[in-house]
Amino acid sequence: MPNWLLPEHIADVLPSEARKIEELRRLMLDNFRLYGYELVMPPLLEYVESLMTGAGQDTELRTFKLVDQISGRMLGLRADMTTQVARIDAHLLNRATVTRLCYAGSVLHTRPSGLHTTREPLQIGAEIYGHAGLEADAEIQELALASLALAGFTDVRLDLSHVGVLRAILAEDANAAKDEAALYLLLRAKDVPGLEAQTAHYSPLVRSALLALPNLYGDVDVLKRAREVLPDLPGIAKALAELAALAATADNAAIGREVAVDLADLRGYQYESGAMFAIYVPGLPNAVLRGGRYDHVGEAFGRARPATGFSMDLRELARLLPTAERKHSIRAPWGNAPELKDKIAELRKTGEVVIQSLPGHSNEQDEFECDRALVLDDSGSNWILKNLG
Ligand SMILES: N[C@@H](Cc1c[nH]c[nH+]1)C(=O)O
Repeated sequence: MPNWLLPEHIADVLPSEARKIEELRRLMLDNFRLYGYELVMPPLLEYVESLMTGAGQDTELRTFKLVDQISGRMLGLRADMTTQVARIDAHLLNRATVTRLCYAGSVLHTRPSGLHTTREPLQIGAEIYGHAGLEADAEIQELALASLALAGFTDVRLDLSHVGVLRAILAEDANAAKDEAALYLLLRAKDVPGLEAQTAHYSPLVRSALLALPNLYGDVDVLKRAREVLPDLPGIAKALAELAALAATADNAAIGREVAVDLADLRGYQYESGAMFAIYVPGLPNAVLRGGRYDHVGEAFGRARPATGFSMDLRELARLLPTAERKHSIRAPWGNAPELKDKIAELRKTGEVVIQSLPGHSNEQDEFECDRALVLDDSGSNWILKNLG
């Protein structure tokens, strides 16, 4: 086996793709800043216990582990930056008021989440800490949609869900509560036969509610149907009311945005505590962006803070965008003459790409198309631009 082979689901990013990803990253971080989100950069590597704090079983399974040669302790490579940012809010910033934070960086997954998915997503996201009301969730959803729109994705579907529904159902039956992890998996796979088998010994009320969840998806009218078929529990009523309010805020038919509800969509890292959402774009079965409320993660770090946010993978997003057009650029000869150097510097200052041909080479570039050349005029003393036909 050649020793330069990369592991499965790990890849180099080549010039034009890398450029697309980087442009998206800048666009989005600049936009987050316009909403007042401050950039943080958590480390790639932490003690494994700290990475697992407040996170669910999914995170545990997804985290690569290695031994620290300095402390002898187990380290983990981050699989999700959200809990790291929650730690920063809870401990390092220690602010009593609202804090808005954003981030962008590579995360690593032990296994890919889909057939063609990378194990090294470039995660970008934004989080609000310190506000328990739905206004924060609405702002996060608006920012998520605006970020995708900026990247060129306007034809999107926003799916809403709420962990409060499942939690309220499970609280009615101790046996069901014990099986929470297994139920999560069955629900997110919409595995009805599996659910039927799993719920056979639960109380009839809990069993019928759990079996109803996989069918509760569709447009916003699902909320009405959910009120009819789910048990009349305060936790469920509260969750459905929150979803109705968020759906009303997000609904904007004028820009072609579709809002849907899927009460069994509980994918994620299992730290969510309230309303959750996922955004889908045409041509991709998996959500391109996920988010939601996770009020208990800060608590696990010793400081309870309401929290809500979203994140997405820039590599996946960039893959969906058309290849960027090649940038027009200028070819210049090699040389140290001050007039040539000055002319090149002057052009670069105006944003032009100027590529000096090294002696004996022609340029082969993926990203740049040299449509002009810097040449000496007839007098032999002035550098001028000549169009290349
Ligand atoms: N980090 C979560 C999404 C999220 C961000 N903030 C809250 N939830 C994910 O990747 O699924």
